[in-house]
Amino acid sequence: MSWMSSSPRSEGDVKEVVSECGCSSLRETDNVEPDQFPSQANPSLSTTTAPTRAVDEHGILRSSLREEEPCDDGGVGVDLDANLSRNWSFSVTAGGARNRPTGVTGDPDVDHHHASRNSNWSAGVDGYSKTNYDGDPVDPTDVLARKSISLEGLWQAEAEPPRSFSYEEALAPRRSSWSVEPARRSLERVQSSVIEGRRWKSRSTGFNFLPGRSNNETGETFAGLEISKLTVMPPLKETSEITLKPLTTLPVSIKFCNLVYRVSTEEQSSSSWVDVKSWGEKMRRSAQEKIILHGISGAVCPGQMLGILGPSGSGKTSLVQMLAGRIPNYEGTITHNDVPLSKSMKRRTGLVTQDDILYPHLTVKETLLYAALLRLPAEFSRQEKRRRALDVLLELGLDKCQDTCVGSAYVRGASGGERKRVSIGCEILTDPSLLLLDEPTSGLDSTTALNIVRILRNLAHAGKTIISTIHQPSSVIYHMFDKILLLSDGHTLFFGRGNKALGYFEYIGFHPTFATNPADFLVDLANGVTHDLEDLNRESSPFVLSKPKAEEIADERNHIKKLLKDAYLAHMMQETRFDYCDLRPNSADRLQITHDTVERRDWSTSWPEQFIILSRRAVKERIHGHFSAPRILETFVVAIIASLIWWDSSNSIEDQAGLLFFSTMVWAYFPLYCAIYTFPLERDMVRKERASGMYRLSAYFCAQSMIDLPMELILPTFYTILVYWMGGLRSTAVAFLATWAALLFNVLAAQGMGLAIGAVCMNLKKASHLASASMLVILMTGGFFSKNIFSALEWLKYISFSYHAFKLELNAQFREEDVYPCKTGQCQIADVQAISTVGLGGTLSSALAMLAFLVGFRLVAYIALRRTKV
Ligand SMILES: Nc1ncnc2c1ncn2[C@@H]1O[C@H](COP(=O)(O)OP(=O)(O)OP(=O)(O)O)[C@@H](O)[C@H]1O
Repeated sequence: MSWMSSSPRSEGDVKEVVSECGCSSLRETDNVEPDQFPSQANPSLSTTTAPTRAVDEHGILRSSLREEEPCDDGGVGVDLDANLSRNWSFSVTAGGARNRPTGVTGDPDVDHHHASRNSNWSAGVDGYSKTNYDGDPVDPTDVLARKSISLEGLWQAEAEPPRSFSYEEALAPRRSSWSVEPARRSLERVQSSVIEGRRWKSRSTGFNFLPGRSNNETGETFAGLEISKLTVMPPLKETSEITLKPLTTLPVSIKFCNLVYRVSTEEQSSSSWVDVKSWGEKMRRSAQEKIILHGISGAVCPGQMLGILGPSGSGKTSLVQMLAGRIPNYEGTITHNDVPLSKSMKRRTGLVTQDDILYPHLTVKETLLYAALLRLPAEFSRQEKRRRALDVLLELGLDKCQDTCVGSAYVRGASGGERKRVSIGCEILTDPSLLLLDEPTSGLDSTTALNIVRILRNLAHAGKTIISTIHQPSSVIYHMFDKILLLSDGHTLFFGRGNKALGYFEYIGFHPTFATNPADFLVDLANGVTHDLEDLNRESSPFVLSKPKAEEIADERNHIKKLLKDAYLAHMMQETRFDYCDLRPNSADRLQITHDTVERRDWSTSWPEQFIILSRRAVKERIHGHFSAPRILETFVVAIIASLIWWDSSNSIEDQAGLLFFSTMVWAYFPLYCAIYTFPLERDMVRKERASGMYRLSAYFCAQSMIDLPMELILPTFYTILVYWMGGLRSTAVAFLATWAALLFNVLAAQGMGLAIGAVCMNLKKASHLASASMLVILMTGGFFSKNIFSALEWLKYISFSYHAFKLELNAQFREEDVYPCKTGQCQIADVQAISTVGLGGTLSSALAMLAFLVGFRLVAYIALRRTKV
């Protein structure tokens, strides 16, 4: 048998529909008659015709249609379509028991052990690929010696100089990538091999990890024969060709079983540690819980694309968030490669959310660039990261708007479609093993939508696992998905291959009476609406008097939905559960350890790098807020009015003290109110980025705090210069500098307090209430207004940063022994009421207190951020 050939599978039964992932051997126990479900009610929409192959003008073999499940029938074939060849990917697909190489016969499981003892990777390849790409026989020893397989043909076909493509070259860091897809029958065992392989890869020793590596713990060995698909990516070319080069990928199979998601209908969206709920309230709320997802099961394998369809509110977003590990409280199991979601796997998961979470003031290009700098692995040089960002930019057609601000609902910038593409770009930059997208094509025109799904399809071909919710896909897009999950009110109505869906619904009695987009038909069904031209005509006819009432329509729709749910339970549910809910705890434990110890890659970039990149990004993003026209105007107006009111107050000690206290208050109020927004507004962004392991929280926090410092100090400096001289304060450089320094300390302390309040509350409304209350306390205890504070509350002034700032400013202006002319002759300045409350002297202790405030508030903010798990 030629390794290029493959026979399409006979069209399936229910079990095929639900178990095509290669995660079980259900088909062998299959009792359902084949052809029970026709592939499509409407043949014109079918894609199940046999694939035809042709050699194009470049001599490249192309499949006109993707082979239907090449790994499923044990056949060996090339799954190479135009996009793949454009991306220079090459895949050898093998697997199953039927086409075992000569010398390895009998029970497949016995074969594995046999092969593991006696063969290696090249023998495995030899067994499957007896001819190379040009159809010439491959000498097994040649394969073994050169560690190359049949890639020369491809390179020649692409008009590159003939050359041998070695595995070492494929594995060379930064230049190329590879992926291995485990065979159907031993997913978990081969997964171990793949993980081992990563260790070997770092030593650039090639693919030795694949065959015959023994597991030290169990003594079990893994056979090269178990590999069902090998994808080798050539080195990145230096041309400007717009192609996304997939990076190193760990193939990820995701299984989800009986997922149930309950929410309390009164649950608040914000979570912070100041939310204290009484037990009684909690109990009341639990009585009002709502079930969003009712036992959803399924699985998706590497190389596959699952489309989640359903009407609005059917639970698509909830499911995607859950699969991405963003919803912690659910019932059921989700496993990635048969182990629960680990930290390292989370980093390999990309999530494109429905709402674009981006920094509005960064340009499109900057957004992608910073994401590339933070997310791409350390093996990439800065230049390569930049290039990758530009590749993505071009691939997504964002070059025209690359210098436009991303924008938001409040900031004018890129269009909604462009923003969505930027969100997708940020995720596909790193080539995640598992990519989840929530309505990536919503708001896009059909061509752009198709383009995006094509990109996703290419990523799937390169070994990624793609799961996407999708709204109103065209029939072309619909057929680009390998599997479809149809949801209705949180229930599954269908799970399986898209081209089997119409057949399935026809089998249970629902079929379109006219040619229609299958996606529309499915979503209508999920809404309880059946397609019947006669009904449609009757409903819209003005001559029909007895139209059904709204309640009758609703009842009918609910009835249809119930029928569909029951049909799913009767025909599909059992198989799905059997297939995807098989969690083997022992192996899972073992692999969990492997994931967390061997495979963990902590951070793509070092802490200092993260700090620098985040600082730069923060400057670009926040400079607009700090130096916005209203803020500058506000400062200018306050400074001018204050200068005029306290114009040349050198004759009045009380006035001078008043001016100083007023300045302290102004520069506590402004920074405090600006800072309370920092963390609540960025919470979603930070949560998203941290979930994908972009940076440490400490690096983010330090960058935010450090960047704010100089920016927060410019406007107060401007204010001090204006007010100090116009107000007639002490005209020496030392006094000016000391007053200025005290005011800056005050600003930084107030800013720290604002950050802490924002981080503790994580809710703008609560934060602004708390900030107002705090400001009032600071005002009262600042020492200017009341001389005799109630003794039990006297300590309050010591924890008021304004008290210390005011004291420092007074000390900059006056000395304890200073006197001024009064009615009785010479009076002590320290006895003036506005000064005596605070007193002169104690400069050092006040300076230290300010320093403690400055650091302490930031520490509180950091701890609060950690506690709220942003
Ligand atoms: N935290 C929550 N509290 C209350 N109801 C919720 C919560 N989360 C989701 N829901 C409800 O669950 C249902 C499913 O929501 P979900 O966002 O998953 O739907 P969807 O299919 O993605 O909808 P759309 O296509 O409109 O985005 C909706 O009715 C929604 O109101």
